[in-house]
Amino acid sequence: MEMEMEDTKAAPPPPSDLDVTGDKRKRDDDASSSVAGKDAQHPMWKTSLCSFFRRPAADGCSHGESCRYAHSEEELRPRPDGTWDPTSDRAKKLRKVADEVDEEPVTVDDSALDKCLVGLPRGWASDRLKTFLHDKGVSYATAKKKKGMTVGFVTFENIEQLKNAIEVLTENQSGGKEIKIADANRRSHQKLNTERPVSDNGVATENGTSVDIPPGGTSAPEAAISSKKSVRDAVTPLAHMPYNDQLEHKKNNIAQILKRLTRNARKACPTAIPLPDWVFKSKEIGGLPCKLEGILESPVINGYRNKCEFSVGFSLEGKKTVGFMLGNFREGVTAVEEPVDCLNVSEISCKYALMFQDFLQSSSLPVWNRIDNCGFWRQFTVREGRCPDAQNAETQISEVMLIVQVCSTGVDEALMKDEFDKLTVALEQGAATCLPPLPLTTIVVQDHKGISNAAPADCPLIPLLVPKVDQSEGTVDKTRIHDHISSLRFSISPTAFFQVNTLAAERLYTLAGDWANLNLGTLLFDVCCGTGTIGLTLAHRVGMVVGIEMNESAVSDAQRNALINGVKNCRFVCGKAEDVMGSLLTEYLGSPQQDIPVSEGEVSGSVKDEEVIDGSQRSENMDSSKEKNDSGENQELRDTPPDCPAVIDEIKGNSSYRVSNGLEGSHDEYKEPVGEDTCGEASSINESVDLKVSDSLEDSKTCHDGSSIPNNDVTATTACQFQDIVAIVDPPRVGLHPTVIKALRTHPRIRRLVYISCNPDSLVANAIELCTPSSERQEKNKGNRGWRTMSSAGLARQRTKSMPNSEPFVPKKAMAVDLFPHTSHCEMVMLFER
Ligand SMILES: C[S@@+](CC[C@H](N)C(=O)[O-])C[C@H]1O[C@@H](n2cnc3c(N)ncnc32)[C@H](O)[C@@H]1O
Repeated sequence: MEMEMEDTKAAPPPPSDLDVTGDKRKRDDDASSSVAGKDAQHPMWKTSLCSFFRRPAADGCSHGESCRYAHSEEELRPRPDGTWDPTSDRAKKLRKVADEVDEEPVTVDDSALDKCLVGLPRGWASDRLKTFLHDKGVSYATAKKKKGMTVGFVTFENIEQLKNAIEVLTENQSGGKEIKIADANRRSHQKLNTERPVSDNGVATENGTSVDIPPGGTSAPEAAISSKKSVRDAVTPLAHMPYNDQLEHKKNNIAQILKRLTRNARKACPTAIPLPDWVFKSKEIGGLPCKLEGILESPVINGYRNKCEFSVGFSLEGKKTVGFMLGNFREGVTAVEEPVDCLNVSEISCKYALMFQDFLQSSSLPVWNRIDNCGFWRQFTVREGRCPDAQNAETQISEVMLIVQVCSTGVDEALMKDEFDKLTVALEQGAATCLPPLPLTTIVVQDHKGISNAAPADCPLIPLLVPKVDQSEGTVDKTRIHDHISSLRFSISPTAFFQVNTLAAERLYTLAGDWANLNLGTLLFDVCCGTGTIGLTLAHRVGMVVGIEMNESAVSDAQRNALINGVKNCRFVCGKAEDVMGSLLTEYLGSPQQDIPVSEGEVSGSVKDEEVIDGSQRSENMDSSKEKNDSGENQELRDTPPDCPAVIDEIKGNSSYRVSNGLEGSHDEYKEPVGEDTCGEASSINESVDLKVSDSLEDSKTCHDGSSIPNNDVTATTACQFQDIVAIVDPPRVGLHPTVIKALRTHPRIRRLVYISCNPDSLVANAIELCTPSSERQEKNKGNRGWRTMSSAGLARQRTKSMPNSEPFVPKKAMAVDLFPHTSHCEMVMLFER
């Protein structure tokens, strides 16, 4: 799919600016007439026919000899690129000759009949594509299309069919959009398989046994790109550079992206309001919004990933393979290759991937077919935990969790169980027979029936190998492993986020804590807290931490982690930040308008232990506010404080958002991006809200995966005693929801905000909203009209117009932190103050 196939009708060359008619042309004429005498050698001199040339003689060109346009075919000169004015007889003649040459009978090799159609509506599946082709009178051999992609694969039976398709499709469009036709390469093994009969579910049958069909079925082509890229290039595209050059490259990229913040804030600043100082001063630092202090290198460069999500599929040679895809599925690449030479993957992960791959060769269940969305074995994830004080990321791996993703649809239960038993034995034996033996703590199956590999967090989990009871944690343990950051032990459940480079993450969190300028009078909001890593590692430096996280298992982990590390001044709230942020700010700090002052003599240090530690000390007031409504939602947080603009906006249904293109809420580099043009992460009031504040009156609560959450909840009872309110936000790639941004920006007591980002684009979009001065009178939010065609920065600018009048933040400093050596990804930290 690399090159688009040329339209057989030669397209006229793009008109030069001399070709346009009307006023512009007149201005050019005037200008040219004045220079013509002096500079008859202008490169475009007489390369276009004068429009007066075709008109009646009476309307002749008034420029006469000095006109820079040709007045006859003879006078016409070729353009600098060798082409002729497309309206000239010469150009028309050349096109005719070219068309005739095209008519010559040509011999085509079969693979030339495999094509990719680019620009199809994403919502179409194969059936819709076939109907479309049928309606247009396009004949073909096979047509395949997967929902969510703009590319479809069509194989034609002969050159006539192909020619007809080119003619019809490049003129007829799908939904008004142009369809391009590109070449696609058929995989070598697919040519051999074309005669196999195919059963309804896409599984070929050979002598009565079921056989996997490589993705794409019998003849779907593989995009040409896949055969040219190695897995090393696909996974670690910077591996060819020395590490110092990689760092320089990433820092420069981030600097370029940061400059967008300045440009956009300048554009978005209301005309009646003076530009902020930082925008003026940006000229002194090359357009940057603040100083980019540099890039922190990763303490470990190779084998640093503690989590690898291996795809399961077919290699280019047609072998069942566990590894990485060679490119983006949406571009039509489905080939999976072994993780050979991928410097970021640990040796242990490679060994487990190979073990699973060996097992698949004799499994009676098929591997997942990405084109037809059928099959059983889908994905294999290796998560590693390291011992405390690990200095060498690779050698100190002490725990391993293996997550096998399958799709159980239509599979016999007994057969499935039998396969799981065999798999457990294979992995356990494989680990034990390695030299030295590999750690193996737990194996869990994730049964995911959806199309994308990114399974929802509440996907059913089936434990195959359960770790031994860990008495120190006081619970019957489920599938979990442990890692260590800043001398704290972190319990990690299968679906909880944990930074993939633990040692570099430690540096990241330390930097964020330093920039947050914490003290014991600080109330720290840890927004998107995951397993509580940031809040817990900084808890000893603040009065109290309130963590917010939407993944229920991660919240359960965070509470467990507080308990096992003896940290008592943290509260973790389970809910989407956009649903709970406004209410939590009001709960702890009063409503934005109230701006409760801290009276003299009030505690400026840490909150008294008994007030925070013991959940049972929760005030009457708090308890009653936690009453649930009929739908089981927490009334306290569902009720809209009338004076909280962020929440009011959401109730109006304005919460749909897209901060950045093609992103989903995940930090993991290998995941396929999903839903490029959707407001995917939007959570509107119509969606069910997964909102639970753990009940401090109970000793524990049970999570969807069966594990219990120890209760370590602390409350807002005395929160207003805190003088210093800081937010550290660490959102997924898509960035923070606009409702969260609005809540943080409009609450005057938040003076400092540290933004940790794995995606500088979404950081810039969020920062535009945080830092652009608001106007005296807000425009009504137009509900992101036209968002599909807008850049993330453009959308953010649009939103600043409806930002309630509030003090903007000022970008103070930024630092890149390399968590992902050899890849183009990079984390960064940015400090905002006001
Ligand atoms: C980049 S991770 C950071 C986690 C944690 N700070 C850490 O470093 O381990 C982002 C986290 O945000 C959570 N998340 C994603 N969208 C969210 C939302 N709308 N509200 C709250 N949490 C969200 C994810 O589940 C994930 O745990």
